[in-house]
Amino acid sequence: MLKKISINTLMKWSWFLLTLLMIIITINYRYHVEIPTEERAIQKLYKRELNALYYSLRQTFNNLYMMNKDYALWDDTYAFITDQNNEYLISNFADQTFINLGIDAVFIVDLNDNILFKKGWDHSREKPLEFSKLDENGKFSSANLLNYKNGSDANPVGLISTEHGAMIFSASNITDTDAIKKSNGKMVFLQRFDQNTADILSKETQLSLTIIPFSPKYKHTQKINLMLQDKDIQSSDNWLVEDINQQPLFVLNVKHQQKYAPKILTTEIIISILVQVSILAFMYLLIRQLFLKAIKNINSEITTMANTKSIAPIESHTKITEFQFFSTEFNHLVNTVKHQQQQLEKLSTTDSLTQIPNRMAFEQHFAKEWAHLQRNNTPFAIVMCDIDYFKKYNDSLGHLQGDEALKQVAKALAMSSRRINDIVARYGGEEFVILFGGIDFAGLQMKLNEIIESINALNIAHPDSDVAQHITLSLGATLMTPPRNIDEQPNLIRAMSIADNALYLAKSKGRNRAEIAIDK
Ligand SMILES: Nc1nc2c(ncn2[C@@H]2O[C@H](COP(=O)(O)OP(=O)(O)OP(=O)(O)O)[C@@H](O)[C@H]2O)c(=O)[nH]1
Repeated sequence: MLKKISINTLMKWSWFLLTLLMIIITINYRYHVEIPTEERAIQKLYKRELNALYYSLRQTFNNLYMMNKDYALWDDTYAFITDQNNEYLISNFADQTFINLGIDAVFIVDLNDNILFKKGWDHSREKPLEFSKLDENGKFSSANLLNYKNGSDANPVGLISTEHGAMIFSASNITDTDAIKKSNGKMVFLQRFDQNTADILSKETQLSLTIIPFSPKYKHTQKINLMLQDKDIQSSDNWLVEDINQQPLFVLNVKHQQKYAPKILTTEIIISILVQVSILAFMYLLIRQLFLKAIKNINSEITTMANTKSIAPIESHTKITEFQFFSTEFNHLVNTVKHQQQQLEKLSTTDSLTQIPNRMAFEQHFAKEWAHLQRNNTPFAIVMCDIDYFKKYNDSLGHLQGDEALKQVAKALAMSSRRINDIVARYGGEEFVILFGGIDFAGLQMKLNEIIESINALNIAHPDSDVAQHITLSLGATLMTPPRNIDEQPNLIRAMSIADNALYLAKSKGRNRAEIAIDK
């Protein structure tokens, strides 16, 4: 069972849960949809960059290979192996040749691996460079490279380790220009592969490439394999580069320019969440303003009605149609109840036979008038009226005729009080009571005479009266002035009792007359 809960609390919870839900959905969408898409795009870009590196590297190797092959497939070179003509060397391997070709060393080797010519060039110092490690007493030390694939025609190209660092190595079979004759030696070109080479490759590929010397800690680094990328490529990767004999040479650090680490909370996501939270907050405030305020106002009006025990139409306005409908229907109900209340009040304070106020209405009126009379210290009179020998009238003419007579007398008495604060009421049976406010003794006498005359003037035949042949009235009045002490309560019983005594006196003096008793 739910505890009691206010709409406001319910709305606050709804707002909180909606906000939470919206944040969860946004972050989930980012995590499961956006980030994987971005990651796929960046992987594609990385792969493209690595492919570019592969082609640039191939191009670098290929350039050396092409130059090397060009020199190896040449009649002059072929002839040099047999005649070792010095002129061939002077004209083809001067210092300038190394500078022009961008190579660092040349070896010419015969079929027995004897070095017929070797020359290295230090480009930075601009002087010859020794390659003693490759020369083992006149024989090419890495002979296995020259007999690559068991002396086939293959021209090995790759990287080797030298005392001057890693170098690209290309060894081509020497033969005639038309490549018809059998090879009689090998032409070897070497070209440094150092940070400068990496920098040139960097420019071509947009990658940042750094050569790191090999050390045992890189033993388990992946071997460079730029074409087969099925693993996730990191924004910075280390590749182990091996020489042509599959010995570790150096580590190539490849950094992709676009560093990308997808974040869950980007500025856009934060802005989007803030916008959504603001929209929800706005909706909450709007509903609160329209809906909750309307409920609160109606609730407060109904509570006031319950506390004051009086119903009234709902006055607060609302823009919500259902509440408007509720207010309209409620107000209809209030009007009906009020009308019924008025009817009831009228019924309870009106004498059903004569349609003039009854005794209760007289007592309520007197209580209200008392304050007014007391405030102004105004004298007032209470007059008791009694139809003479009415029992006999009923007995001789019947009850219905008696009712008719009562109605006529009531009407005539009602005419006697013309002031708004005066009241004529049926006190019970054939007795009536009148309150005259602001009246003096002479005025009262005049009023009483007028009443007697007006009843006589009705000339309602009374066959059994001892006073006259028509209906007559006996009147007993008292003239009073309210006490000055405003705290003193009205004493209607006392006033009535004095008036009643006066009435008794009037009757005893022969009826159809009035007597006034002054309250001392
Ligand atoms: N027709 C009719 N008669 C009523 C009504 N109320 C009271 N009466 C009658 O009024 C009569 C009053 O009688 P009494 O109290 O003896 O007074 P009375 O006959 O007028 O005698 P006095 O007052 O001494 O002159 C009774 O017979 C009541 O039945 C009424 O509403 N209709």
